[in-house]
Amino acid sequence: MIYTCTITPSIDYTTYLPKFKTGKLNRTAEVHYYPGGKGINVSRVLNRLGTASKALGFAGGFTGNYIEEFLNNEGVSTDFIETSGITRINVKIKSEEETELNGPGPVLQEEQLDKLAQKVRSFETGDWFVLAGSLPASVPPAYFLELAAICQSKGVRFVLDTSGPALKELVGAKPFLIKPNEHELGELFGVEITGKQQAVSYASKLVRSGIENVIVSMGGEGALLVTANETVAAEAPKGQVVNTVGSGDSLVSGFIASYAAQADAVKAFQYGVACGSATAFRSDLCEKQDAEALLSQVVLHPITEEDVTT
Ligand SMILES: Nc1ncnc2c1ncn2[C@@H]1O[C@H](COP(=O)(O)OP(=O)(O)O)[C@@H](O)[C@H]1O
Ligand SMILES: O=P(O)(O)OC[C@H]1O[C@](O)(COP(=O)(O)O)[C@@H](O)[C@@H]1O
Repeated sequence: MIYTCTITPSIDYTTYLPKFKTGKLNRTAEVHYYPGGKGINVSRVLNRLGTASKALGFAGGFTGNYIEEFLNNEGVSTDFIETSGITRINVKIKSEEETELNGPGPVLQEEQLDKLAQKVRSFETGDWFVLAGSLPASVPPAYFLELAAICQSKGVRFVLDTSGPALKELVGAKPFLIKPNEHELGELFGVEITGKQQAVSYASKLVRSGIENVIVSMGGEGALLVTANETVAAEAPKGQVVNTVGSGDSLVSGFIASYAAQADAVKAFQYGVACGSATAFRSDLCEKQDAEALLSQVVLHPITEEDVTT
């Protein structure tokens, strides 16, 4: 089974308006209330790709109920631990630019964290654990390192898609896959990444440290895959961008769905990039047919060591 885990879910209140003026009253005609948070998006896309998963994490209040109901109606199986606080609402304003306002994560009690650890202990060899999204600073990194260690000891593939200090702490757990975007990769090393060659050289450092697959996503510029055997750049398909929220999560989903079926990292990467772009070209997350229609436009370019050192 593929388990996704969203410690900090959200409802993504997504609104479209031609011009957004800060400090003024803006009236909008189109709003959507999508369940969000990175692990939840991964589960939603996996479901659309025909791959079963179970969404774990913490949810509470009327927003938590909405998220659970929405996911179940879509056919996504959930097993959230209830919080007393209300799950956050993240605001996504789609205008000439994309503006996002993400709320804080939940305050979690020790017994709630124990419940999640208990679920992780019940995983079986061959399962996946996708820990995605922001991790509250109030939960010590040692807790997540322990979850990663449980996965490792059981032969469960650990996928990590987070940012900031949590990413720094958890890369040491040698996940099977991480997918920072170029800013998150730069943040991890305390540098600003300004091009593909630089991104490859930092991603290679992570692979040398023991991470099996490092994907660096670069929005409309595509993405890079670095493994111990291969380094590949993918061009992103061109199209009319509608809403890029969830594109990174869709890339992760496409990779996992394909890798779980064929165990081929390069093919999985290509499929993932197609899913990421298919999501960028629509309001909600991609459907399987959107991604498959774009697959041939995801052109791959192998990168050699010389390309990086010159
Ligand atoms: N403007 C765009 N045009 C085409 N594809 C895009 C665009 N923005 C994102 N994507 C696709 O989604 C993937 C992930 O996007 P990115 O913005 O890098 O992730 P994140 O949302 O995690 O920051 C990219 O690798 C690409 O395939
Ligand atoms: O947990 P964070 O870092 O605040 O991010 C949560 C947000 O990220 C998303 O999961 C989208 O992520 P990506 O655009 O990186 O794929 C939204 O649904 C959600 O509002």
